[in-house]
Amino acid sequence: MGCGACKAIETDIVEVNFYESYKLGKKLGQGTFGQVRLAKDKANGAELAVKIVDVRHYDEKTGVCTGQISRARNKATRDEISLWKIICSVECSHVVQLHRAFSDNSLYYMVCERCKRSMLDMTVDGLTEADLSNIFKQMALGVLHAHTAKIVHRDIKPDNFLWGGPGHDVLKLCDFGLAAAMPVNGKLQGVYGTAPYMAPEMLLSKGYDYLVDIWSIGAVAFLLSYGKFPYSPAEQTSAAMKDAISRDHPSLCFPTERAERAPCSDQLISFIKSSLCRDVGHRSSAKDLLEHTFIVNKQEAKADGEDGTEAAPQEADQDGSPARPITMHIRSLTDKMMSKVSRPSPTVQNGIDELLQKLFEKYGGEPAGSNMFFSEGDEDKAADSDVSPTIREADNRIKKKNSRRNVKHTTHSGVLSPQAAQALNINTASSEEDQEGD
Ligand SMILES: Nc1ncnc2c1ncn2[C@@H]1O[C@H](COP(=O)(O)OP(=O)(O)OP(=O)(O)O)[C@@H](O)[C@H]1O
Repeated sequence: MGCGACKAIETDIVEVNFYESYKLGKKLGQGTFGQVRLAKDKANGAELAVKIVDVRHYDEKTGVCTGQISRARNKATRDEISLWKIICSVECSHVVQLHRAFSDNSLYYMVCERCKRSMLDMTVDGLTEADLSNIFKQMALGVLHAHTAKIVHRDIKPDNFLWGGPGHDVLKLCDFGLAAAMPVNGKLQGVYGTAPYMAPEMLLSKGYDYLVDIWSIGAVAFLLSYGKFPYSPAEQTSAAMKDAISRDHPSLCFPTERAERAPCSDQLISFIKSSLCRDVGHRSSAKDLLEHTFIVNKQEAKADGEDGTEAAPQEADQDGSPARPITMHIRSLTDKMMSKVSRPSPTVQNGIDELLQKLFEKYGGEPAGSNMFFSEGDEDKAADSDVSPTIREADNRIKKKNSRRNVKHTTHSGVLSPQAAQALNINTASSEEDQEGD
């Protein structure tokens, strides 16, 4: 099963086979039940990305694909597409644009705008407050766009913002897999997302709305500013984190110094406090965040060529060792908090690769054994010669890091090779409950 021609999942999106219109390229990233690959539009050569989600059921114990369709994942994927489509019905440069979607019963294909790096890969050490203000502004713009479409994202975290656009300097919101439409009456229920960024009202089963996304923006702002999560329970597990957020224990406090020992302005502290506000009635909206003095003043100062902020000093630690690069520290914190079920499973990835190869041979018009995955090759190098030294520096860092991690096909972080996943003893079983994404 699973080798039928791709049908349009929404009649107004597309009517033809995915392989008729696109050529599949190298892997850019992977998720729990899917992967993201380069895709080339055969009509005009445009380079895009395609998010492929496997909706087949994998046996929990053996990890073997049973060939059945997981009804829960099938529904969740259809919901993701329809909400993403609603969000993209009005264009916004701070949201990854969905172009078309296909389904062949086993796999869904979401053809979208291609981005370059994830947020943390581009976030270099020694950020000034103007840099932080720029990042938070772009995050708030993406989230405001979703909220204007009456959709709550529910999984705001650094991994779900990608740098894209012609200069790779526009931050774009992606992954609407846990998003929900806000009901006309009443509140949303249920626990979704990733523990360190979850809002207290969600965990306390009080019913919640758009403001859970604002809390999560605050948690990201806290992480980038201070180099730690707002709540840091002794045990760094998802359960301990949820417990600390629910009980406000150990309670939330706002340091006056940023990570790397740079001073933290009152405006920055006020910005973080206005989003990480436990009292929902006093928490800012996305629009309020965009009007906050930390966003407005820092951006105005930057436009005037006097961003008024200092680069964070690279001081030595008390024992004389060099300060630990803050982004490396943040990445290791976020990796630790990734629960086992949300890590990419090698079994699922192999299952998808095998099926893609079969489909390529059947519909791509190529003989068996041909290499289906094109890569950017020199095209990308040429494009990269236009980018700034900071971006090139970030790329080199990512390549180095990936070669250490044995990641062959990506310049994005948060991606584990099958070998790395096995080394970490990752559960390859999959279950219907995986939909929570926590
Ligand atoms: N449009 C894109 N352009 C380039 N790379 C992308 C794009 N979208 C996603 N990626 C890469 O693929 C990875 C997985 O994407 P995404 O988070 O959407 O998948 P997912 O299956 O929903 O993941 P998860 O199961 O972890 O939620 C991202 O972390 C990113 O590195």
